[in-house]
Amino acid sequence: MDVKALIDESIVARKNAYVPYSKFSVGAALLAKDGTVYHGCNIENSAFSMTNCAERTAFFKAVSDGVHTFAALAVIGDTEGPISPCGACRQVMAEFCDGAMPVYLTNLKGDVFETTVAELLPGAFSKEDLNFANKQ
Ligand SMILES: O=c1ccn([C@H]2C[C@H](O)[C@@H](CO)O2)c(=O)[nH]1
Ligand SMILES: [Zn+2]
Repeated sequence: MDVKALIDESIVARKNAYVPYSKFSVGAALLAKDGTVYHGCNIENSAFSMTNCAERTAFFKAVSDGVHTFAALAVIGDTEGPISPCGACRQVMAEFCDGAMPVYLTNLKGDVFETTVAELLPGAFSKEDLNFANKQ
C-alpha cells in the first residue's frame, strides 16, 4: 500500500472521532505487515483523562486481534503543521514497532512529515530495561 492510500485511510478513520469536549478530531491508519489496515480515532470522556488518542486506539485494536507486526502508521488532524503524537502514543509505538518503521504525520492541508518510531521517542523505555532490573 502506498503512502497516499494509507493517509486516505487515516482520513476515513478520523470521521469516527468522538470529540464532544475538544472538537479536535484525529485519525490514525496502522498498516500491519499482513496488509490489514487498522483504523483509530480519538475517543474522549467527560472524565477527560480517560481519553484515548487515535494512535493508541489503532494499536489496541490490532493487538487485541492478535496482530503485533506493523509496517507503517499515518496520523492526521486539523493542525497548522503535521500533527505531533503525544508521549503516551510514542511509547506505545516503541513497544510494538521497529525503530525504523515509517510514521507519516499529516494534516488536512496536505502537509506530510515522514519520520520514524525511533526519531519520535529516542531513549524509549523498553523490555531490555526490565531485563536489567530483573537481573539485580
Ligand atoms: O496525536 C494526537 C494528538 C491529540 N489527540 C487527541 C486527544 C484529544 O482527544 C484531542 C486533544 O488533545 O486530540 C490524538 O488523538 N492524537
Ligand atoms: Zn496520544
